[in-house]
Amino acid sequence: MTVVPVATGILEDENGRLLISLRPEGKPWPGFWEFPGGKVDPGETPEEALHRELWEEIGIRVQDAEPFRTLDYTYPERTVRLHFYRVRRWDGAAHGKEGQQIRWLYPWEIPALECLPANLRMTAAVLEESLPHPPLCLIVDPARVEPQAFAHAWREALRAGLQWVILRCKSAVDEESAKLLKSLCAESLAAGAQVWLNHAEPLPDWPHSGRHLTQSQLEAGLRPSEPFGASCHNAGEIHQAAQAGARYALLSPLFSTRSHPDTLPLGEKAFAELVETSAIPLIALGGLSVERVPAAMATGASGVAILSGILDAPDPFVTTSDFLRYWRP
Ligand SMILES: Nc1nc2c([nH]c(=O)n2[C@H]2C[C@H](O)[C@@H](COP(=O)(O)OP(=O)(O)OP(=O)(O)O)O2)c(=O)[nH]1
Ligand SMILES: [Mg+2]
Repeated sequence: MTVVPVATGILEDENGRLLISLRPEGKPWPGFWEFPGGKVDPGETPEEALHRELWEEIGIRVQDAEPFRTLDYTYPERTVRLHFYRVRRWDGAAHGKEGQQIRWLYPWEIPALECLPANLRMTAAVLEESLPHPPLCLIVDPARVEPQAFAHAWREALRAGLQWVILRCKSAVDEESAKLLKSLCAESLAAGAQVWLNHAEPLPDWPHSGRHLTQSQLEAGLRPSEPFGASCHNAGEIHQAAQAGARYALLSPLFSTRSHPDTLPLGEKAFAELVETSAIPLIALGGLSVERVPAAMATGASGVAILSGILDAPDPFVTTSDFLRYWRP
C-alpha cells in the first residue's frame, strides 16, 4: 500500500500554547482539529513541504523547524506518514488563510476538542515533556506507615534523586502530621521535585506543584484550576481525564499487586493499546519492581509509579537509586 507523506507543524507561542486549525469542508475529516500542514509533493522533502504548507494555510514563514515525531497512521481512505515538526520561530501573524478557524491552546486543553485520531499521540508526547524527569513517581501515603519511618523513606528517596511525589492523604491529618508533611513537601520542591497532592480538599498553603485526583473526584466533576493528574483504570476513564484537562493519567494495575490481589491486572499488551489511543501521558502503576521497569516502559508508558516498593524497602535510598538507574545508567 502506498504511504502518503505529510508534514505538519506544531507552532508554539511564548506562553507554551499550540496552534490548531479546523479542517474545512470538502477534505477528509471535515470539522476535526489538526496541526496545520499537508501532503508532501513529489520531489519535496518533508521540511520543504512544511514551509510551503504553513505559508499556504496560515500565512507564516517558518524560521526554524525541529523534527519531533514521525508516525504512520492508517485511515479508511489512506495510510499517512506524518512528519511532525516543532516550530517556535516564524515571521508573520498566523491566520486561517484558507478561511479555516484557528485556535491557540495549551496542550492539556486540546484533548477536549475533536482532533484527528492520529494526533492524540502528539498531544501526549508534548505533555510528557512537562512531567518530572526521571519519570519515577513515588506515591507516599502517611496512613500506611509510622510517621518517622515514612519521613525517613521520603527523604532518602529525595536524596537518591527522586523528582516526583504524589502525596496521598485519604483521611484527615492531625496538626503535628500536617506540619511534618508540609515540611516534606517544601523539602521536595527545594530538591527540584514536583509534589502533587491527592486529597479531598485543595490545600493551598501546602507547598505543591499540582493536584492528583482519584477516579471518584474526576467522576464527580472536580476540575481544579491548577495543574492536575488523575487515577484511571480503563480507556473510558483515560478519555474522561484527557477531556477534563489532566496532565497525565496514573493507569493501574499494570501487573498484579499484593495490595489489590483480586483486581485483574491490565497486562503489558492492553496497557500498550491504551497508550496508542491516549491523548495524555500514561504512568504505569501496580506490581512494579526494579526488574519490571523495562517491561513497563516498553509498553509506551511515560513513567512508572510505585508505593510499597520504596516505602517498605529496607533501604529506601538504595531501592530508589536502583529504580532510577533505568533512566540514569
Ligand atoms: N495537516 C494535517 N494532516 C494530518 C494531521 N494528522 C493527520 O492524521 N493528518 C492526515 C489527514 C490527511 O489524511 C493528511 C493530510 O492531508 P491534508 O488534507 O492536510 O493535505 P493538504 O493540506 O495537502 O490538502 P489537499 O492537497 O488535500 O487539499 O494527513 C495533522 O495534524 N495535520
Ligand atoms: Mg492541510
